[in-house]
Amino acid sequence: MKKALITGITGQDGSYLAELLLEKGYEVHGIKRRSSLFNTQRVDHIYQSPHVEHRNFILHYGDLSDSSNLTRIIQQVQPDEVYNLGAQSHVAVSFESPEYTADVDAMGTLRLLEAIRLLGLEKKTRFYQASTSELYGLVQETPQRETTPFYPRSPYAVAKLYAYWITINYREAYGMYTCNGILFNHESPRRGETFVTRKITRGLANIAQGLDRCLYMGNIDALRDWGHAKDYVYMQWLMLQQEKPEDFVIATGLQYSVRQFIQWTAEELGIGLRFEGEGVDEVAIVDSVSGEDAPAVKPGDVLVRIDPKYFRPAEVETLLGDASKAHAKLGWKPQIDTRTLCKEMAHHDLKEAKRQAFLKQNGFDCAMSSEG
Ligand SMILES: C[C@H]1O[C@H](OP(=O)(O)OP(=O)(O)OC[C@H]2O[C@@H](n3cnc4c(=O)[nH]c(N)nc43)[C@H](O)[C@@H]2O)[C@@H](O)[C@@H](O)C1=O
Repeated sequence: MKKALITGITGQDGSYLAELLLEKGYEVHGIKRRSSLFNTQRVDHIYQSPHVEHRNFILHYGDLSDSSNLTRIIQQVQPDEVYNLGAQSHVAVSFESPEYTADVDAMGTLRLLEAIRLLGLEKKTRFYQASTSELYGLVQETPQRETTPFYPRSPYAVAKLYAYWITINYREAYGMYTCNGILFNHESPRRGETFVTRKITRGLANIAQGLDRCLYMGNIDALRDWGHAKDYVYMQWLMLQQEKPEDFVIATGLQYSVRQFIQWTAEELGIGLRFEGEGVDEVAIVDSVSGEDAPAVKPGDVLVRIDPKYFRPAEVETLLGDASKAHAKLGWKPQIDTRTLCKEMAHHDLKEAKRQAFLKQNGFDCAMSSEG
């Protein structure tokens, strides 16, 4: 039975990857940060109590900022595969906590690689690094592929640039099987609430159900290549099953604006929207309402406004990936397109908003937030 260790197992990708590896018969170990609150909602359905015999899903307390703890966990688990998905992954937050971001995202990667090496596991343990399209930042070529020069635009991207190169360095210096998946944005109903797609689906579903009035957004002109996280974690696994370690771009090859994602989400809720005005004065106004999913919305309502507090000090305006290497060498192609992804997310969040609205009508108070 193969053993995998996943950092960031409580996150979107970690939870999908854990499901995939369990299906494939792995013993899955995950590292989760200690917190006074439970933060395991995304893996609760696969959780096994420590008292179950022959467990194949095991969580360890740990932190990418603590090398002694990482070394101890790796020594104990002796993993065949390590997936480094843990990170401070919010680009806007990285401008507010640049040092923490560097420590976890850059140094955390080094700590893991060094632990594998010092424990003498460099021939046994394969290593996947969650690299990112944010490395391309101020894009030097379109579409972006494995050979496109990087130009990071945030403390997050700069930290991930270090992680990208240290992963390659350990491959070249020590002959370790290490690789980078350069993943473009990937989303799902499990996406964190402060990333733009989820903020939109959750925000508009809440408005539709009368739990909120208006959604405040940043730069809605930004263009992204959005895929489904489920498709992308399969590729993470595939990258570690090859003869030779290599780096791959993972993307859909299509890009859309944040504004388009708002429009699609509204459509799913039966709301026709039109955008008016420019820059910080742009608003989205309700044109029509159909169906029964948006009882709290009427024509003329302003559903979306711009709040400059969500602008980033340096923005990544456009990202578009070319995953033809992954297609040619690994036969990988995304199965779920962006429009279908949006539909799944919108209906997931609508269901939750309906549940919250029901609770509210019946006297239970619920706090909603669309910060992010
Ligand atoms: C691949 C990459 O993918 C993600 O990074 P991201 O692209 O920054 O993701 P996001 O969903 O926060 O923003 C997407 C775009 O949307 C714009 N935008 C407008 N208005 C709001 C807004 O109100 N909130 C947010 N969050 N973004 C907004 C924002 O300015 C940006 O242009 C992370 O997983 C990262 O870890 C990663 O590696």
